[in-house]
Amino acid sequence: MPVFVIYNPVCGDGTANELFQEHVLPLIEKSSKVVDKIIVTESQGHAASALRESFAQEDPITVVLGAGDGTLHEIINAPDPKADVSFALVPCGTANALYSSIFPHTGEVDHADYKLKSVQAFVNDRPTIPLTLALTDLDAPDKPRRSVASAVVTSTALHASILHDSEALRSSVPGIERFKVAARQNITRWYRATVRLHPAMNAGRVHIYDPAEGKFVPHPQSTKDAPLVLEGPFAYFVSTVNVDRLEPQFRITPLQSDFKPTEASFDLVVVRPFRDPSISVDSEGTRAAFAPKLGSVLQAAYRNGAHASMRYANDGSTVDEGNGPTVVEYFRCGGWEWKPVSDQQCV
Ligand SMILES: Nc1ncnc2c1ncn2[C@@H]1O[C@H](COP(=O)(O)OP(=O)(O)OP(=O)(O)O)[C@@H](O)[C@H]1O
Repeated sequence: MPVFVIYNPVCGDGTANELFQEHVLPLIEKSSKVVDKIIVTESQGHAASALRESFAQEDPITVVLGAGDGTLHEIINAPDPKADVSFALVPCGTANALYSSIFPHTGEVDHADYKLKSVQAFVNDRPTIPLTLALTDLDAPDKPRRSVASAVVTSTALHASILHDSEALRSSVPGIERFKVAARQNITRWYRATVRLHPAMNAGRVHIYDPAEGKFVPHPQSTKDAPLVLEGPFAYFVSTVNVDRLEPQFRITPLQSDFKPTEASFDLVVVRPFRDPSISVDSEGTRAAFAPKLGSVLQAAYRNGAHASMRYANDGSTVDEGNGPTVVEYFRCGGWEWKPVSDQQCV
């Protein structure tokens, strides 16, 4: 099977070249595997365009990929649905969500030993793990309709704003700190939309995590015949496939690994401010009052995904126990539709 080595020399802390020369390539050379081509990416989109030539071949290929989730995303969206690609991942990006979900680690993640786990598995012919791909149709006014495949995350609301704004901070705020800066810039925004959730194929109904039971249960309003409708405003809306975390310690969808899905489905984490018993109107004041509560949800995700069980007390404060409404609605579903109110994505 042809083997391509691709790495992005500028992603993460910019050390991919050193890591490949000193560790990755020597490890492959010592094995029975033969590298057919080495591609050092020169610009955005280069990894996908370089591989597209090889997609013309019918053979399956292996890509040893030294990059982050962004370059992986570009390759997955290189247009050839027949392509049969296996990856050996080397986590060189900033967040490395997929790698750190497959190889969770609470200690130092900058060690070469830790970064070589997937390549070790490849050279030792260990079995591959199939990935679930989420397909999103984007249909915005005045823009051509398009489809995007994702192997990690699809989001709207705060998380999408963080990804958008953190790109501009890439050079000024290195590392995962830039996601925190972008979060602070956007945390008082709410988003108006109507959401429809569809069940996974075999589940029949949309499921929701019940912290009292400690498991997913069918959502009481979900039926086999109609989607489950959620009205906004929304503060947070993140769905993942394959991953239980978006950074090494940020376990935003912890049930992806605690209760592994048995079929292709999304884990969806939603925060709707009107579930807070102390909030009933959308105003500048209530958004400011809600921001620290959303902040505490994100902090709890760093505490091994503790946000999945957070609840409101009667006064609207957030607590780890009790029987008030859950702060987060944690769904497992087969698909979702996000329809912005009045064609405005953000309010
Ligand atoms: N030589 C290059 N110069 C500039 N940008 C590049 C180059 N090579 C690749 N890129 C682009 O860099 C972007 C970010 O890359 P990547 O996802 O690998 O790392 P990251 O964003 O640091 O990590 P993560 O996605 O894990 O947060 C991608 O859009 C990719 O196309």
